[in-house]
Amino acid sequence: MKDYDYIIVGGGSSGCVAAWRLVEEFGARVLLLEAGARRMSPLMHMPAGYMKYLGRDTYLDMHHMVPQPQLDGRSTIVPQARGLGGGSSVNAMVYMRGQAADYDNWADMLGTGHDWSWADMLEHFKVLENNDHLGAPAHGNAGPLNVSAPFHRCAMTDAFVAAVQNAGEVFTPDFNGGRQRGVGYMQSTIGPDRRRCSASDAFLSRVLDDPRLELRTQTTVDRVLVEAGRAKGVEFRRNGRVERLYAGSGVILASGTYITPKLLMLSGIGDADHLRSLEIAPVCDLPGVGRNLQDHCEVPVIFKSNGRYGYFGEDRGWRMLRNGLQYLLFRSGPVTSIGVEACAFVNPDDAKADATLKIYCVPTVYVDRDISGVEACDGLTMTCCLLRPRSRGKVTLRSNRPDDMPLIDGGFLRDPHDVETIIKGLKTARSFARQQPLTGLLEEEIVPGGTAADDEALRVHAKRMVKTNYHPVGTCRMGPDGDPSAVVDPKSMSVRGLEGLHVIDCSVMPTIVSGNTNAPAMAIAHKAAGLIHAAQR
Ligand SMILES: Cc1cc2nc3c(=O)[nH]c(=O)nc-3n(C[C@H](O)[C@H](O)[C@H](O)COP(=O)(O)OP(=O)(O)OC[C@H]3O[C@@H](n4cnc5c(N)ncnc54)[C@H](O)[C@@H]3O)c2cc1C
Repeated sequence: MKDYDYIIVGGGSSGCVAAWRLVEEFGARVLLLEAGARRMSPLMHMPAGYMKYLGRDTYLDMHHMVPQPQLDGRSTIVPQARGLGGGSSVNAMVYMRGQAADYDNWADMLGTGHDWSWADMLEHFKVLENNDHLGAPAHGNAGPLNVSAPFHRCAMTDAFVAAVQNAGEVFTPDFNGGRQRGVGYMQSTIGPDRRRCSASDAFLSRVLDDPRLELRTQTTVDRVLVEAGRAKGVEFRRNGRVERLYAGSGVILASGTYITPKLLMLSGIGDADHLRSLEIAPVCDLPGVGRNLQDHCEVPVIFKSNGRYGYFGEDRGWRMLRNGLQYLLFRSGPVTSIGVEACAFVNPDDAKADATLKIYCVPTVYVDRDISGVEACDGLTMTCCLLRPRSRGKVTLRSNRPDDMPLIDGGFLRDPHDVETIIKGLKTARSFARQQPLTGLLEEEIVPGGTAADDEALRVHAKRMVKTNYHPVGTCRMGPDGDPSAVVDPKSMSVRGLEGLHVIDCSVMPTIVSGNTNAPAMAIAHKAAGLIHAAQR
């Protein structure tokens, strides 16, 4: 048997960062187990390439939510990455940290003083980052993670940015300095070589040849092995064989917001009644496991344009060949774009306050897979995304069989306040479309369409079209001592009530941040690796 200090379950955004830090900085011996493949198609390394796979299950597990009564029974798809690098290898590469207040609220909630505050987390963001155009005090320029300004912008994006300013919002040159209000261009995790910079590219690649790291891909962990209140190792499947491996210092779960609670529950850690109902013997009664699911959900307003200003059709026929060739020869053109280059952070209730909504500018027609009847054409989709939804969902087990996907109740728009905020967002997006220069490019609103004039029609539209922005968090949330629904101790990242078992992925967020979740996942993992190492000494 080999000697490992830690077994990390999941080689995604958080798992890659933790493996790198534990091995390189702390000299730990780490086994990293990843369910997906080590390599992905060359297309996935090109910034625009991920779009080809967004609707397929090649690198994504397509979870279907349980039918949502508040959405008239809709069962929307909530994908999760499968493959080395996890979400960072399949995502849209937007680099967005969130608002300072998100993290300061965590510090207040957790009662940890400075720890988990914006000032504290900023140091972790910075040390990971290699920003190509911004520096101190908010950015780092010497870290492994390449972060860049857009290399290519289409005419529709620039028109959106100008129109939103004409509507009264300020231009914001950097959304990552703690305040997001205003309109501007988004940064993304793309390198100077115009290739995706995943957590695997940035971090794991640095220790792949280190003998202290062992990586096993296409290896699916089924449960954590707990003996006398301590996690000793994991049981996993590889090539159809069930095996067990053990680690001296602990097991670290980084398998994402949907699968980390699933693994805990399959291991007997969770709500004891739920576990018993599925004939799983409870090891640790932790009712918070799988609760507190939060996600950024979004609803579109779509306009047809009067010309070719965006990306519709750029991925087909001779245009695709031209764009591909331009990318391969010159590393320029539409393939260097992630397809969504700008956004506006707005607050329809208050012209000055921090944003409550993010409105993305997607310069084409973009709806979820389960929506039919929307004409694909040259156009603009403005998706209104709730930054701090009040609705909560949950993850539970479907059965005690590891092969079964968990039951995901996303709860989108369950809280009436979320519906009302989205309606205000839709009206705000429409007001942007009435501003020059955007209005000069747009022909007609095709979704929901001019007939959806009043709040009730927008409410119906929101329920029909709401989809994930791919940012699930919170199902193993950190919480202070004495909080009965807390799952993870914010001082050591230990699962409460057990020794040697840690969680470090997006599931630990107590509340969702106002930014996209890849950058926070990596910063959390960097901090978590330090806390876990410190707790060992
Ligand atoms: C389509 C899509 C687009 C997105 N776009 C953006 C964006 O533009 N910007 C942004 O900031 N965020 C984006 N996100 C979200 C972001 O990528 C995730 O929040 C982040 O990657 C989550 O990190 P994580 O470590 O918590 O989980 P993940 O990165 O999902 O890692 C979990 C890993 O665990 C592995 N795993 C799961 N089960 C097991 C098991 N049983 N055994 C072993 N391994 C297992 C998975 O294969 C995966 O590699 C997007 C996500 C998706 C899916």
